[in-house]
Amino acid sequence: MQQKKDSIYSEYREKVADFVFDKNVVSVFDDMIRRSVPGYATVVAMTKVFAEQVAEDGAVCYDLGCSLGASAIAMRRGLEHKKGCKIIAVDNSEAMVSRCRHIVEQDPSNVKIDVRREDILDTKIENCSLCAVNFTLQFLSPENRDEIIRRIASNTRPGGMLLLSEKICYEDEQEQNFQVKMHHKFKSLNGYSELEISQKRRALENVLVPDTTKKHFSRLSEAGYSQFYLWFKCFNFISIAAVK
Ligand SMILES: C[S@@+](CC[C@H](N)C(=O)[O-])C[C@H]1O[C@@H](n2cnc3c(N)ncnc32)[C@H](O)[C@@H]1O
Ligand SMILES: O=C(O)C(=O)C[C@]1(C(=O)O)C=C[C@@H](O)C=C1
Repeated sequence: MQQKKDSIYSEYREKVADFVFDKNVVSVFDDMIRRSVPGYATVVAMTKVFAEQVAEDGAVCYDLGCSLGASAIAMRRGLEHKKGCKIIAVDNSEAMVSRCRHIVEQDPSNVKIDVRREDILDTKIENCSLCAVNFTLQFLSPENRDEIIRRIASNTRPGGMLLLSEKICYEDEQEQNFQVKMHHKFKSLNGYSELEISQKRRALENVLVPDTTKKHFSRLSEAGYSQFYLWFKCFNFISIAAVK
């Protein structure tokens, strides 16, 4: 994916507005997420492995909060040797969806990806074998998180899987400070200035509200997942595989 370098927060701003997935963010999104989320490329690439493992012929899979379709495309790679599978990829940002459709069209495959502009709170989940929710639940208001996870779980086939990747926070203040410091160091070594890091942090403050790993586990358990495993972790970012 050929994209512009992210310099959105490089100039000093008197007032930093709340972060939104608008045209400007979409135009640099691939570069932004790779330089901001430690392990992003690994988490996305492994979607193929999980898809190959859990999906059978005719499987219906979901990528909720698909952005530019990176997870859906990795998922597609794991479904290519099965028959009649399809992926439903959902995002509520018009700018994301229109670029995502273009990217998906450029990716030849026999696995259909249906890209929908929709709020994931309105997405009908049916007969789900694999659902990826990568770095998206964190943007939903806390009261909607239980509901969406419950809905995914109750419409997932026995043995089906949810891949949930998130930025997290820690109950222990010392650990919270340590992990955030390491995350900021990671961003700084990826070329972001102190100004960029602090302005983006302010922009995300009221928009991205992380949960603890414990909270994610209790939500998954209450939703009806029988197994949930922390399969990836780097600083304050995790990915969980939850099996129904
Ligand atoms: C950090 S990005 C996700 C990255 C993507 N999953 C990937 O692996 O590249 C979060 C995405 O969630 C979308 N989003 C946030 N809230 C949403 C909602 N309620 N319904 C649908 N999409 C939503 C945003 O538009 C954005 O594209
Ligand atoms: O830059 C940060 O600090 C982040 O939290 C990264 C993060 C995310 O986790 O979704 C935030 C917004 C953009 O979508 C890309 C990445």
